[in-house]
Formats: sequence, C-alpha cells, structure tokens
Amino acid sequence: MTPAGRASAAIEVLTDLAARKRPAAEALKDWGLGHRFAGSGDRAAIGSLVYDCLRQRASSAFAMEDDSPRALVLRALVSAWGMTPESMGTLCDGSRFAPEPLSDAEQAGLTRVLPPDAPSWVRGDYPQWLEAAFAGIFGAAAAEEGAALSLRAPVDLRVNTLKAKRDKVLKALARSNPSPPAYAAPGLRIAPRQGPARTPNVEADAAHGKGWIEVQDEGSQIAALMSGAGPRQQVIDLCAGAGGKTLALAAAMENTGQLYAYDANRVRLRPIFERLRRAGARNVQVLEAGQEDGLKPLRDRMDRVVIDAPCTGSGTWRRRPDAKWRLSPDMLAARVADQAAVLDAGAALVKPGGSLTYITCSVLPPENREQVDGFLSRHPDFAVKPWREAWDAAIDAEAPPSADGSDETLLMTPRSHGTDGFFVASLERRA
Ligand SMILES: C[S@@+](CC[C@H](N)C(=O)[O-])C[C@H]1O[C@@H](n2cnc3c(N)ncnc32)[C@H](O)[C@@H]1O
Repeated sequence: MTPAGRASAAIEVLTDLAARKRPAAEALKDWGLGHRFAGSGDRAAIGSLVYDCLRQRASSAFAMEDDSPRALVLRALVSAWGMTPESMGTLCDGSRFAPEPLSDAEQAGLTRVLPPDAPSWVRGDYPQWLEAAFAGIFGAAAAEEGAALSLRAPVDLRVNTLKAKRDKVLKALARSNPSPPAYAAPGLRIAPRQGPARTPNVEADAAHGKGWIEVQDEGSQIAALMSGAGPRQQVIDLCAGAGGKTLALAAAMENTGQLYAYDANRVRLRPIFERLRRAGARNVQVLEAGQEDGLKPLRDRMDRVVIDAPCTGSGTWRRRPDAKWRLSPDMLAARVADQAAVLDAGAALVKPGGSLTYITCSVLPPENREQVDGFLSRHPDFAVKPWREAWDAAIDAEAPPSADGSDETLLMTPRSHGTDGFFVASLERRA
C-alpha cells in the first residue's frame, strides 16, 4: 500500500471506532480481515498511525478546529510522523485510495501552534473531566505530565535472573539495540520507533522462548522490587493476573521460600502456568482462582502481600491510548470499590511485622493516595512506610522525587521516571 492508502485506511478505522465505540485493537483486527491484500507491514503502519491519532486526539482536534478522523490523521502525520505540511498536499491528491485534497482550513490547522493558554487537558491530551484530578496531582506540570503520557512508549524487558544475565541477553538481542534503563537492574529497554517503523517483536525471539526475558514496563519491575520480597519468605501475589509480577517476585526470591499466586478471575490466571514453566520458576503455588476460602490457611502468615490492584490503567495510556477516551467516572468508581475490597482481603493475610505493597498502574488520586488513606482508617494496625526506604533497599540508582511530591507514597510517571504511570505504597503491619 502507498502512504496515502495507509492514511485513508487509518481514517476508515478511526471512523469505525467512533461509530461503534469499541477497542482500537478490535477495529484494527476487523479492518485487516476485511482487507486481505494489506501486508503485515501495512497493517502495522496503519495501527501505529491510529494509535498516534488517539494519543494526541485533544491537541490535534484543537489545532485543526475539527475532531473528525480525517483531521486527526492529517495532523498526526505532521506532528507525530514528521511529514511537512507541504508534503501533505502531495499525499492528499484525491487519487484512487488517497485522501481528498486539503481544504484551506485544514492547511491552516496543520501549521497551527497550540497557544500556551490552551487548557491543560488539551495540551496534555487527557479527558476534560479529569482536569481537576490532574491539576490536583501535578499542579502546574499537569499538561507536561499528560503530554508525556501521550507519546509512544519503549518496549521494556525484564531479564529473568533465574535463567540469564543481562550481558548475555544484551548480546542475544543486539539486533533490536536494547540498553539498560535508568533504575531496574534486571531491565532492558528498546526505544520506541517513529512513524511507520515497526517495533521489534521480542516475543518471537529465541531469548523469549528460552525464558530469558519477559516484556514488563520498568515501573512494574520497580514496583515488584519495592515489595521487598526476597529469599525464603512467604509471599502472596493476590492479583496475579497472567503473572507479570509473580515472575518478577519469583526471581527476586531466587526460587526459594513460597510464593502464592491468586486471582479472582480464572481466565486471567490461565496463562500463568505456561509462563512459570518457561521462566523456570519453581517456588510458586498457583491457588485456585476465585475461591477466596483457599486463602484462609494463609491468614496472618505472609511476610509480604503484593496487591497489583485492578485499576483504570491511566498510567498505561501510552500503550493503550483508546482507553483514556473510553474511561468514565462510573468506571473509575467501580475500580475504586474493587480496590478497597481487595485491600481488605489482603490485610488479613499479612503477618504481624509483615507488609502489604499496594500497586496500581494509574495516576489518579482516588485509586492511589485516597485509597491508601481509606485503608489506613479501616486498618489502624497498619502504617505507611516512606517509599524511599523501600526504594533504597531494592534499587541501586538514586530515586527521583515522586511525581506528586509525596514522601510517603511513590508515583512514577513517563515524565518524571521514564516509566509507565505506577503508584506504590508500602503498608506495614505493626508487630
Ligand atoms: C492489574 S491486573 C494484575 C496484573 C498482573 N499482576 C501482572 O503483573 O501481570 C489486576 C488483577 O486483579 C484481579 N482482581 C480483581 N479483583 C480481585 C480480587 N478481589 N481478588 C483477587 N484478584 C482480583 C483481576 O482479575 C486482574 O487480573
């Protein structure tokens, strides 16, 4: 397909998305099924363009004075793909498969610079209804924090130290040009590609098949390390899902002690068995999903309880930009209720003197600091341990400040830490 044909296809996919209000991945898959002539390179380029449009939807619509799929695609080709406004005239020549020629208004939109007094939610590309929440967490940096959440993300890997050392993996993946990230010792990072260039598919690499690496954002790796899980401990990963944190915890525990993996949802837990096998993790007992009774024998016994809570995922908008425009106040309220319930269930498992690490991949206060405050008021036998203590015990590199300025709990963000947005609170039970 020509670049013009790909642009037209992206407009088609975004139109379908807007009409049917469904996840971008589904709309892209359907488009691919209906257009079998498109090769994998075309499909990847169209997908990247659609995601770039969604990442910067508010600022593009403001600049173009138009929020139609066509306006978003035209603007993204200039602002995110580096095309010049002049070359857009050649691309949009109205020939077969190409977009129609540009109007005067569109041409003006392509060169319009956002005024500094444009609203923060526009400059930061986040939903308008979250304006107060963003201002509350980030103050004057709200737009910059939002803008950093609206760029493409790197591919982060965790070297599985049960099977390989970082140097060995660096060599094995040399083709993809990875480098160590700033903080997590087992981490590797592959920089995001620009425009139509494809992100390397590391999961198709032999190193992945051999269990040497897992795809895991550096923020997620830091959060797992900050739990303080270590050799010979009794640890439970209470929201294990497909096991991303479980695998990191098993490595930190050096395959010793006992790590329990539990999730309320059987379907989500299902991939964990294969992943544990591949990683060579042998200290993990997967508990029957959804059967909270199975947790009873663990009451008051765990050195560490890790709660990677169900959340809105607002910290992962770089990777799932369609989710930010689908998020609603009702969805946020539902997640907050889930989190309180799972926190209360987790508290019962912590032994006196043990700790509970509460993690979300969200930047929103109701899921983070407000959730912790609610927990502390319901559980007076717990106290917050200042996050730097957990960081210094787990991570060699010096910690930048929490993105919300807190000394008690840690908020990592793309702008402050180069990670996805992650919140970590260490809650200690009195001995
Ligand atoms: C953020 S995801 C976990 C991701 C996973 N830890 C990882 O690193 O790949 C949150 C998980 O919490 C689970 N969950 C929700 N409510 C729960 C509850 N009350 N008890 C246990 N798990 C719960 C969901 O099924 C979901 O799999």
